[in-house]
Amino acid sequence: MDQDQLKKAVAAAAIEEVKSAILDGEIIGIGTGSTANQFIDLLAPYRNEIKGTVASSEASAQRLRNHGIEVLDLNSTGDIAVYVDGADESNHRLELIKGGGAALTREKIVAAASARFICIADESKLVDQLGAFPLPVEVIPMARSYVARELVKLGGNPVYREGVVTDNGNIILDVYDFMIATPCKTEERINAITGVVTNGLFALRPADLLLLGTPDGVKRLTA
Ligand SMILES: O=C[C@H](O)[C@H](O)[C@H](O)COP(=O)(O)O
Repeated sequence: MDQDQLKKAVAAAAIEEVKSAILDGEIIGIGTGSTANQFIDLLAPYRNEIKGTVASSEASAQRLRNHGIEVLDLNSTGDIAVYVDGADESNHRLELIKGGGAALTREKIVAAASARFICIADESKLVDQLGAFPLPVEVIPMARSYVARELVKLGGNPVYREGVVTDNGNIILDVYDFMIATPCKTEERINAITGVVTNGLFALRPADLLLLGTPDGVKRLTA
């Protein structure tokens, strides 16, 4: 089974998880990336049943609209029943690194506003310790050099993601060589740097369920 098939399998499993919420008329939060795209495509047959979605990026919003699925403004929906999104890494406590597609800030907002967060990923994303994947940090453009120096003081090696502007008009620094032994503390510490919008650690609000695609089938992991 290749990675695409594993992603499709977890997306299908996520559809089963959210079906009752859809039929109950709940709002569904939608993530960003290649795994979330598979989920969006499998949602298409439910376009008439879905009351509405909130998207974590312009790209996902466009893909949803292309399928005829309504996309709502989070300011008009109140809290969301369930959020489905991919990840770049997950540990066994379902703390995540996200933001490989630069959508981390909106993803974190939608996750925070959601009662339940279902993460969907292929088995390559499960790790014992977070940090092999460079940690994305969204930064206000004028603070780029200052924030980079502060990240070096914390022991990281920040690299400017050339040519990338987030949906919020900001830039991304990817932090390499970062030992993330205590994800909650690291998330808070980086977010405390002036000029940082947020970082890609989802430890303060981890996933509630990880659907992991493996050649032996989809595994369900809870923290
Ligand atoms: O900013 C992007 C998101 O955090 C994605 O959810 C993450 O990068 C995983 O993407 P993919 O499913 O393409 O591996």
